[in-house]
Amino acid sequence: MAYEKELQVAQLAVARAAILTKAVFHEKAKGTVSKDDKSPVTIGDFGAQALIIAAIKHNFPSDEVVGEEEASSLREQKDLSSTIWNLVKDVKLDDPESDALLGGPIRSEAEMLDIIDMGNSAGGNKGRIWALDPIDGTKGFLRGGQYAVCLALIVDGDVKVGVLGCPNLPIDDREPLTEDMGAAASDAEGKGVLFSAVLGQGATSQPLTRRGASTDSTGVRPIHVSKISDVSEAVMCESVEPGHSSKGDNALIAEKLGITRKPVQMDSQAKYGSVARGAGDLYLRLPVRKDYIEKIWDHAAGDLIVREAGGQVTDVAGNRLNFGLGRTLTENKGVIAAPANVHAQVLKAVQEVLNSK
Ligand SMILES: Nc1ncnc2c1ncn2[C@@H]1O[C@H](COP(=O)(O)OS(=O)(=O)O)[C@@H](OP(=O)(O)O)[C@H]1O
Ligand SMILES: [Mg+2]
Repeated sequence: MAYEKELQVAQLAVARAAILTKAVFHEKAKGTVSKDDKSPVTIGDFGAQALIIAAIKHNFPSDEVVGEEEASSLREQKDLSSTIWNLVKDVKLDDPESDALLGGPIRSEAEMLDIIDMGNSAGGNKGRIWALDPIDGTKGFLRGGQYAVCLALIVDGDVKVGVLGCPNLPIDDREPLTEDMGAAASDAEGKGVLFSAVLGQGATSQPLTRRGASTDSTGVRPIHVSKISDVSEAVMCESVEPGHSSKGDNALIAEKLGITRKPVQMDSQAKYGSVARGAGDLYLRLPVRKDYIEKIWDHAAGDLIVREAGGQVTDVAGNRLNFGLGRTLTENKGVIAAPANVHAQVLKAVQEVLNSK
């Protein structure tokens, strides 16, 4: 099957990076990482980016990476850099065979910094380019709520493989979303899901942990968007941060569509995963600031996973997201993800609300 190895590498790399992010969160909880509230994000972001790029470059040396982070600031903060290195050097998957597939450990702190800087591709519509968000939903991560480790392979401008590791979402696809989904999630059993898709091959979910190249594939389930026919019954997912997506517009659109349920707020591409598995029905992200341009790493994996699960993803003009224009989605404003059968109806309501402003 096409992109089999890419999918396997992406899944294992995301799973390994998610282990690091969880370790950082637990260190933070113990107070050993830093008293500075922001540093757990920095540590997790840089560490996860290093681990994932190392795995990509080991398996596909000539591929490029568009990564959210670059290491120049880190090179000047020796203490932070060595804290990250101390975590990164010890992170392993349960299964040695899978670790070996990812290329074994990074050899030194200096090499780690160089690897982080390999995420500097300009993007574009030629060749093989991975889009990486090591910790998407940084605010959710800090809170112990929803965040995602996101990786997608874009070939000649088209997303071919997408993987989302969501450590704080329930494993069970049928578990309904709750209003406090975005608040601190317990780290209890039953949490941590990996969403994956390959273009033309459908979308799946599986537990994020206890998996490896040598284990069988039990736990891998095909996922589908909800079978909603009456859009007034929809559960809408939206950002937590009011600055990232317009809550006021969402409320007006919901009213127009007759939706009475309160929206579920959660950070990160966990929203795309939730729509893809039918736990939520719609994801609306309407621009707050006209000048904000969305980043490809915030959408590439989620876009493919929702589409392969039977959904449609467009901007507010009804156009597909264009991942072939560089590091940002320069031609798109806003995002509407919905089951294919109701997408046009939702888009119409979105446009009516935006045009009436
Ligand atoms: N002004 C504005 N408008 C839209 N989007 C923005 C804006 N500013 C930032 N970002 C990006 O939003 C990413 C997080 O989006 P979420 O939907 O997860 O956010 S949240 O629930 O609103 O926090 C977030 O990703 P992370 O930085 O990885 O968390 C940013 O890339
Ligand atoms: Mg992000």
